[in-house]
Order: sequence, then structure tokens, then C-alpha cells
Amino acid sequence: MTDTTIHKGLAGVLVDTTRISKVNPETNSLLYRGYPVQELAAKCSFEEVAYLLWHGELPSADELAVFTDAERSQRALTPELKAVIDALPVTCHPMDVCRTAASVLGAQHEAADDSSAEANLAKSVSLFAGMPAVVAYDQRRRRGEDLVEPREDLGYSANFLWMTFGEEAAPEVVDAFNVSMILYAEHSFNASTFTARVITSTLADLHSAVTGAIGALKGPLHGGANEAVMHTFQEITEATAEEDEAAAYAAAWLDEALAEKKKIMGFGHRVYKNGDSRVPTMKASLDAMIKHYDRPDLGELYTALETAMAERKNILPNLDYPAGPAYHLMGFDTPTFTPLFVAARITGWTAHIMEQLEANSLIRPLSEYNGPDERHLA
Ligand SMILES: CC(=O)SCCNC(=O)CCNC(=O)[C@H](O)C(C)(C)COP(=O)(O)OP(=O)(O)OC[C@H]1O[C@@H](n2cnc3c(N)ncnc32)[C@H](O)[C@@H]1OP(=O)(O)O
Ligand SMILES: O=C([O-])CC(=O)C(=O)O
Repeated sequence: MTDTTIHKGLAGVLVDTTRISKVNPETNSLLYRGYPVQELAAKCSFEEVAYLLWHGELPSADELAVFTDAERSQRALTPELKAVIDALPVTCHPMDVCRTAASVLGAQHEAADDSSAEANLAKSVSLFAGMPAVVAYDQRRRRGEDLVEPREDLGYSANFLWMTFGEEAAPEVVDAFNVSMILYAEHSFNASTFTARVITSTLADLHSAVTGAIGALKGPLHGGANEAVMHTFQEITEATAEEDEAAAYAAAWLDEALAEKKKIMGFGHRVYKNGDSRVPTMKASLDAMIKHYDRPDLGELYTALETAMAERKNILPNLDYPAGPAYHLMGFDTPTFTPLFVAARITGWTAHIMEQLEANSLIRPLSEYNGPDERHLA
């Protein structure tokens, strides 16, 4: 029998099972394959977490060595992909570049339509290894800078920062970046992952699913919020004469924005109603960046807006709130923030694509028709 209840936005609807991660708003916890994300962020490299998401277990030393060899050998931008990126206007959004790159990599793949578990794992590793070069080069070309080739002697995060800025990052910065990648890696059936699963359920190829997921992540209600947080900070700062006056103005700015019924980006969550489990860990990394770059004014603004939002709406920050300013301090341009989320979430998306295929059923819900009654042409 058909259930006639309409679940707008699929809120509260269970659509499938997953072994990949558990988001528990009651205990405010997030587990990847059973491990608390905070423990993974404290003790693991992003490469180890990627392996865990795909294989269900952390790698042994030998398994990690094989995996990192494969990853490091696939980091370079191919001349063909570089030519495609160069043909895109520097005014287009960096998410459009990521989306195009994922699609090009799919079209160029010699086994594009092979969706066996083995082929999909190899494609996942290659997207994971290749996306940082896309994001890094795109930011550089917008700044009028040349491509920086990857370095095989550096881990994923250190190399990502190297390719973006052309210099070795300080260990504190590499650590904060690694933590952000781990926290952004996976979050059950969020909008972009669900998009990937819907596309996969039609038996389309992995790159098609990832390309669609990138499109879903671009929106400001999802991944695009990390950039939007920085726009908010900029707006508040620009409205004050000195950077250190911004915190004092945050509450007044918020009152005006709420009076205009604006959504405050970086706050609220569909699943967590008592705070996002990842925020304290990312906030600690943001604090480390504030100390490293000596920008206490940014920390004061962060706290002032967070406090004012809690007082007025009782709505708490999500992961995008601390991640945005942390990426800003590291030197990334604001429009590059969501592509950094893409680079991280490729791991979660591809793990879900492979899980969907293990027990696939076409995802095709119903809708209730409320258009005109049947009518006929004269
Ligand atoms: C990593 C991530 O993708 S996390 C999400 C990132 N997105 C953002 O930060 C965008 C801002 N936040 C939001 O728009 C929302 O909180 C969402 C979309 C994330 C979740 O929203 P939903 O579960 O659909 O709740 P909904 O949008 O219906 O909000 C419920 C109520 O809280 C209010 N609310 C929720 N979030 C916010 C916010 N950020 N600013 C102002 N009001 C908010 C809504 O206006 C609504 O109020 P109402 O009942 O008076 O109309
Ligand atoms: O789970 C969600 O709806 C959004 C989110 O936090 C994420 O994708 O990381």
C-alpha cells in the first residue's frame, strides 16, 4: 500500500541502511565505520581515513604504503585536463571547475563504464589523488600564477598546500588542514551523498555520480555555506572602521539580517539540533590558526556572532562556521573553500557509491499531483 504522507525535503525519512558512518544527534556523535571522528582527527592522516571509509578497516602499515604509493603517483594534472581548465573563464566559480574536471576525468577514463567493485575503487583512488591538483591550480591561475607540480615526498595535506601556495606549509597548518579534510570526509545521507546514490541507483558510472554530487554540494544550504560564512565576516568587518571593532558590531549586524529574514550561513543543521559534533574539533584547529597567524580579532568576531545567534535564535554553528575562517587564514581565496570540501568528500561519496551498488535498488519516490484537473485540447 502507498504511504500518502508527504515528507517535504525527506526530513526524518529512513531511506536505506549504511555501514559507512553514523550521525547520532542524541549523543551528538559521529562515527566513521565505528570510530569517533574526533579520535580519527587526532590520530590519523586523511589518507588513513580515506582507506577506512572505502575498506571498512584502517590500513596496516603495508596496506598504507601500497595505497599512498598509488595516490602519490596519480597527483599530477594531465596536460589534457589542464587545457580544459585553462579554457574556462577565470570568472567562473571554482566549483564549476571541479564539476567540469570530475566529468572530464570520467570521459577520459579508459574503463569509464566498468562499475565493478575493483574498477570503482581504482577510480575513487584516482579522483581522491587528482582533485587537489585541480583545486590548487585553479586558485593559482586566478591569481595569475603558474602550475606547481606535486611532490611525492609529502603527505596528502602537505602536498595540497604545496601545490596551492608553492611553498612548504608550517606543521601546524598541515595539521589543521588534515583535520578539516577528515571532518569533511563523510556525513551519511546528506544532500550531495544522496545525490550520488540516486545517480548510482540508475547504474550510471562513478564519475557521473561524483559530478552530480559536486553540483549538489555547491549550494549555500550545503557545502557552499563555508564560503558564505567568510562573506558574512567580510561584510561585518567592512562595515566597521577597524578590524578589531568587528566583534562589537556582530550582534547589531545579526539583528538587521534576522529582521530581513536572512538565513545566517554556517548555522543550523537538518540532523543536529544541539550543535554539530564536528565543530569543537574544527574550532580547536581554527584557534591554532588564529594563534599561528596572530589574528585574535577573527576569533573575537567568531565568538561574538556565535553568542548573538545562540541568544537570539538558539541555533548553533555547523562545521562550515569554523572551517571557513580557518581556510581564510591558511591563505585560500573564499571561492576555493567549497572545492576543498569536494576534495575531502570524494572519499565519502565514493564509499557510498560502492555501498549502493552492493545492494542496489532504483531510487524513485512518488509525488502527489496537485496541478490542473484533467482537461483536453479544443
Ligand atoms: C556541512 C553542511 O552542509 S552543514 C549545513 C550548511 N548550511 C548552512 O549553514 C546554511 C544555513 N542553515 C540553514 O539554511 C538550515 O539550518 C539548514 C538548511 C542547514 C537545515 O535546515 P532545516 O532542517 O531544513 O530547517 P529549516 O531551514 O526549516 O529551519 C528551521 C527553522 O530554523 C530557522 N533557521 C535554521 N537555520 C537558520 C539559519 N542558519 N539562520 C536563520 N534561521 C535559521 C529557519 O528559518 C526556520 O525557522 P521558522 O521555523 O521560523 O521558519
Ligand atoms: O549532513 C548534512 O545534511 C550536511 C552536513 O553536515 C554534511 O554533509 O557534512
